[in-house]
Amino acid sequence: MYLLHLHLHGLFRARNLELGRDADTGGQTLYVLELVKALAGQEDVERVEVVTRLIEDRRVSSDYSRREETICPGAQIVRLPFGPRRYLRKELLWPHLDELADELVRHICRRGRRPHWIHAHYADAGYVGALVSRRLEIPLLFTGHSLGREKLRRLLATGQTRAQIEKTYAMSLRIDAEELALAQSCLVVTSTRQEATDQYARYGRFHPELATVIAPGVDLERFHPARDSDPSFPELDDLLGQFLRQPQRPPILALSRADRRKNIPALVAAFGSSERLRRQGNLILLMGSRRDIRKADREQREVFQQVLELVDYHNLYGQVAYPKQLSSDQVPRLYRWAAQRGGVFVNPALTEPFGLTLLEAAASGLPLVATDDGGPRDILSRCRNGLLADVTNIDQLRTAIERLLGQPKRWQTFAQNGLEAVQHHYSWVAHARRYLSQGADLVKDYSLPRSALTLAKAPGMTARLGRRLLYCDLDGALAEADQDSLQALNNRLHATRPQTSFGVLTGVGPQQAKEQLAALELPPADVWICRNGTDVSYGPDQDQDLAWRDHIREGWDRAALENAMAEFQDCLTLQPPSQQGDYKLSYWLNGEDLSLVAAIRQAIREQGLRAQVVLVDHVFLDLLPFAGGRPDAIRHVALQQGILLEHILVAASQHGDGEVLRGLPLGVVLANHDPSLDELRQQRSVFFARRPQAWGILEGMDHYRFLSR
Ligand SMILES: O=c1ccn([C@@H]2O[C@H](COP(=O)(O)OP(=O)(O)O[C@H]3O[C@H](CO)[C@@H](O)[C@H](O)[C@H]3O)[C@@H](O)[C@H]2O)c(=O)[nH]1
Ligand SMILES: O=P(O)(O)OC[C@H]1O[C@](O)(CO)[C@@H](O)[C@@H]1O
Repeated sequence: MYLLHLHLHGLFRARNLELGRDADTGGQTLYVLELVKALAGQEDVERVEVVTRLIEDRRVSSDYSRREETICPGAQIVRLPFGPRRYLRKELLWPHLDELADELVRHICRRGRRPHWIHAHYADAGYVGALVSRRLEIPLLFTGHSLGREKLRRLLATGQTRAQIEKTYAMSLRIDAEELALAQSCLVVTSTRQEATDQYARYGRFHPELATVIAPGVDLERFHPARDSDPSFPELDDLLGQFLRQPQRPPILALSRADRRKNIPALVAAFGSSERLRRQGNLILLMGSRRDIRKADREQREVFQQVLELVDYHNLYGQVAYPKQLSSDQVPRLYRWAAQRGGVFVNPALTEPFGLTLLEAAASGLPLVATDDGGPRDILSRCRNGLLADVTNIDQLRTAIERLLGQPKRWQTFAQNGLEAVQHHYSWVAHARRYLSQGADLVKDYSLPRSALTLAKAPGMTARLGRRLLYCDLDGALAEADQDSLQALNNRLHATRPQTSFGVLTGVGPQQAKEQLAALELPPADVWICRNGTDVSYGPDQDQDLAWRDHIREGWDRAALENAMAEFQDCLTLQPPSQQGDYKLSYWLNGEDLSLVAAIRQAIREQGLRAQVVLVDHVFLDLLPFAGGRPDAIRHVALQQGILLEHILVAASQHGDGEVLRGLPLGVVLANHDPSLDELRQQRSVFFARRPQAWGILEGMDHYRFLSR
């Protein structure tokens, strides 16, 4: 089997992960690396790839700029470039993900074979995985690791406003991406039942029957109790001794990224307000690795500031340690150091989707107190190695820790339970076996892809297009164009036929498009992408692309969609039959209202209907198949005809055309464009022409030296 995993953010390499270095390099990074190593060790897996982002940035190791890196025999990291090369935090990757989807299709085509499935990890990979899955007809697996709706819920509960959360975390983009990934996935892999029943259940596109619970593992070679009777930890004694007056006291240990969701200040407040804990123990906080707090991300700075303020307020000096960093080798030793001193591990997160650190503590013989929100509920019910607490209640958190510290019998029982549980329930090899058997069933059921992946013509394909392709929309680019510009455009195209082909992108049907083009005295198009992407045909006879029709029809239920739209009849007017299509249900919006569009999307999601909602020119509202939009149609034609996306130039001017300007194709925005397109000025491969309509197209062709590509 050939498996492809998508893990896009943070710093990912084969060895010596920099866990905790920033908010994006943590549990998911470790989970993906351990999963892929375990899969590569399975006999029927010949190749596993982890596709991640190519980073060239002096601020991080050059390891992340290597295009390929072997993890172990059969497992490889493939780094693809998308967006700028410098290291970006995950919230800034959204504008560049369409480019990655195009690069990934190219990577798979170069390999010449589809992976058995793509497994996307987190919302960003879920977005890319969904696009590539439907474009190449490859099954998609999805694991959210941390879900936007959960994070939104808990951050709102702490009093943050939706606007603040949106600004910091691009939360609506993330949640839309998670819904898209869930709509496209045929299997959702979660770590606990609680995730499926409570966390994913908040998503309209989630179907519980598509979820499978496969507990992650923990590397028992790295995480284990102290092996000799009285091990010494000189390096930790030195490191922590500089903070602690009595380093032998039982430590209360927290270990997480310095992220608001991890709620570390609450633990400091609980410790500081407990006369008993302050008398008996020390507080040890490992909050990622840092060099200079002043240069850390804003969120990390806020966390550190709150911690330091609380340490000072409670005057915890001499009994709290917050080392700047620990190497990946020292982390397992820190758990053992804490266990040897009869300590307690605490996970105070506002919500913890799963919690790999709980397994690490259990494997080290360290009892724990964990948040009762999220995966820890399932973990503790299995491991029986600690206590749950409502971490939004400082007294409850404090009491739970007090009940564990200084209770040697209970401590010993929990330590022993944890050690036994991880041996039996949390192994990556067991995970890999169960994962493959679930996946194999899925692939067996998956209807084998119809469109040929190779770049040869699909069956029934008669057209043969040139090596470069210009797409114009009829309305914005040509309809009002003056005769000279149309003549000039026509001459330019004519002079470079047949290498240059001409395509039409329009919302109307093929017949109407043909008439409009003839009225402009332009030659028939070589390719017609009509009805907003749901109808593709070729040449003057408009030979329909039947492979495209077959590709988009899956799951389309026009009647059910019309019923669902009935509740919006006061604000929608059905367009006339001439504007409708087999796979296009079109309305006029009575007055642009984006909250209405969001409500329509929500209604379609809640009724489990498989359609995308596209608003063009502020009033034309189209319901289309998921796979049927213009971006996918453009890529379908390119793939079938063997045209590089960089040899495609798309002219755009209307509201709603942003979707055809994303990714690798070249874009030219005409001077007569809708103001909504101004937000694309920073986007790569989008050129803003100074002249309108056909003159602007000619400008775009010159700007890109299009005819010499
Ligand atoms: O300074 C640090 C901080 C963390 N870690 C390691 O980073 C990982 C953190 O994993 P986890 O505790 O699971 O938290 P997250 O980083 O938030 O991971 C996300 O993804 C994980 C895998 O799906 C889930 O278990 C979590 O709930 C989810 O929040 C663990 O191996 C830690 O040992 C370090 O090595 N050093
Ligand atoms: O807190 P958030 O925004 O949900 O992100 C969780 C982060 O933790 C990680 O585990 C770090 O690897 C990733 O899942 C993600 O970058």
